[in-house]
Amino acid sequence: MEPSSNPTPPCPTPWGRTGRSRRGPPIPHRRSGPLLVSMVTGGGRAESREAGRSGSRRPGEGRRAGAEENRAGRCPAAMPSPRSSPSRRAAPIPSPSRRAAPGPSPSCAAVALRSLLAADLRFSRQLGVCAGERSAWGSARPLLRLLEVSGHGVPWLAGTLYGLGRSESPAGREVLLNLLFALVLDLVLVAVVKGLVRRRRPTHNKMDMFVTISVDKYSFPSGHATRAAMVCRFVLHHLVLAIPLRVLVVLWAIIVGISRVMLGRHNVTDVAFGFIMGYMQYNVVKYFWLSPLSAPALFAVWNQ
Ligand SMILES: CC(C)=CCC/C(C)=C/COP(=O)(O)O
Repeated sequence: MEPSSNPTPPCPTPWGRTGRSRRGPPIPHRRSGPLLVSMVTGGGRAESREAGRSGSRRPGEGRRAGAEENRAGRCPAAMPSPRSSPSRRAAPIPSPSRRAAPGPSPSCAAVALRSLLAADLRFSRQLGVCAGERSAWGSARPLLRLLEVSGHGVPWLAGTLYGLGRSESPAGREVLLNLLFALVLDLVLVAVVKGLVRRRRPTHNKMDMFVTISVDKYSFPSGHATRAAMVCRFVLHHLVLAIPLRVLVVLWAIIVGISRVMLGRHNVTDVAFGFIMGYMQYNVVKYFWLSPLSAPALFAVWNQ
């Protein structure tokens, strides 16, 4: 706990304000854990700031936002040096009614993360040009929705199961069985992370997605991005393809990711993290590769 009389000056906030709340008593707040989670989930300052900018801030929110900035703004990097300006040195010790609310002050990393997320929300909104039929690029929406289906779990699972049923070569069956494992693993891991982080989808998203499960109301990470990255690596490793086709596979994965933001389904960070997560998921698949040697029982059943 930080002593409440500590006159540590505020760290400049990402919005160029010092964030010291001038009016009103400090407002009790959650501790830094939930505060960080609310930053990641988009439910904190970044969104209240957007609300303020669009003129929808409710009475009292300004003061609340100021208090939040106050908490977020202080960090050791902003400690006054002995050569600080006289006006800083002469700063009065806050009276009890103007003291900051007690509690741990977020680190500079938290302030940096918060400003990254604020920029993410702003940038993602700008890129959401196909979020609705009446958006700037609304006429391209049907095409992007087609791309959405191409990276969806249902066609990939259905296609893999169909291939497994039809495959007659043991090598083909092995690859397809591992692809099935990879797709299921991806669904489980994405559901776990979405359920833990619970970041809401962008407010401009129209929830008209093809087949979703309950956690798909959350946006972090993008399941399409994880799947696209993982499938891309899988295909490049296990299918013998001509160079133009390999390039096409990589382009498909990248475009699926970008289309998530353009459709307004995701913020940029959801997709960026999704790509990283999908890329790493392939390492897990490689590590636990199912083969007649590592999983003889499974293959014995299959070969009967
Ligand atoms: C129901 C099945 C089998 C998969 C759900 C696939 C899905 C809807 C993922 C969500 O993707 P984003 O997180 O990119 O929106």
